[in-house]
Amino acid sequence: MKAIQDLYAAEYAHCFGCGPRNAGGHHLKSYVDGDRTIAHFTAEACYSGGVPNQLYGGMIASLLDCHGTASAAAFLNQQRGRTPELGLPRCVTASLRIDFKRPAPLETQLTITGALQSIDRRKVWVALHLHAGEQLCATGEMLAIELQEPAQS
Ligand SMILES: CCCCCCCCCCCC(=O)SCCNC(=O)CCNC(=O)[C@H](O)C(C)(C)COP(=O)(O)OP(=O)(O)OC[C@H]1O[C@@H](n2cnc3c(N)ncnc32)[C@H](O)[C@@H]1OP(=O)(O)O
Repeated sequence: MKAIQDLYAAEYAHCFGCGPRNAGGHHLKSYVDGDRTIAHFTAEACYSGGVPNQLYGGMIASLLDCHGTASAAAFLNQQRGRTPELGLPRCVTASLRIDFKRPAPLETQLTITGALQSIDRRKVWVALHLHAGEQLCATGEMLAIELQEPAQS
């Protein structure tokens, strides 16, 4: 199965967190998994938050950011009855609230999931969770907005 990010058009594929065309980026891959979305990521030791074996919060935000916008694009497509292979809406983060519940470990596989909360035209609200094994480390609430096509001149 292709990752949602692997279906982004070339001009939208350079995101630092998840763009397949960004050679120096993190290449997060998000997948549709039934009625939710899922991604896995293992952070290298250099992404320390300063406390031993504690992941930097900015990296957690990055993971939720990229997984959330990918999820929003997939959920919009599902609502419209389209398959991703026909193209994805272009969604960006308008707001992202994060609660850091427990330290997320380094060099350990993390699981990020997304669930649709609601859709109102271009606005998509996504609930996000980041786990290390059974441990819930962070939750997020995202409002993603579908970019409008540029006006034709
Ligand atoms: C192929 C896939 C590729 C996808 C490629 C994606 C790559 C991955 C991206 C990773 C995620 C990122 O880091 S993205 C980068 C970080 N995000 C950004 O830079 C976004 C910067 N902001 C913007 O560009 C803009 O504010 C937009 C596009 C989000 C919205 O601007 P707009 O298009 O002019 O729309 P606007 O009229 O302002 O707002 C539309 C509706 O949303 C509401 N709204 C707007 N912002 C907010 C907000 N913060 N909180 C609440 N509500 C808001 C408005 O009230 C309005 O509601 P109503 O009146 O309609 O009810």
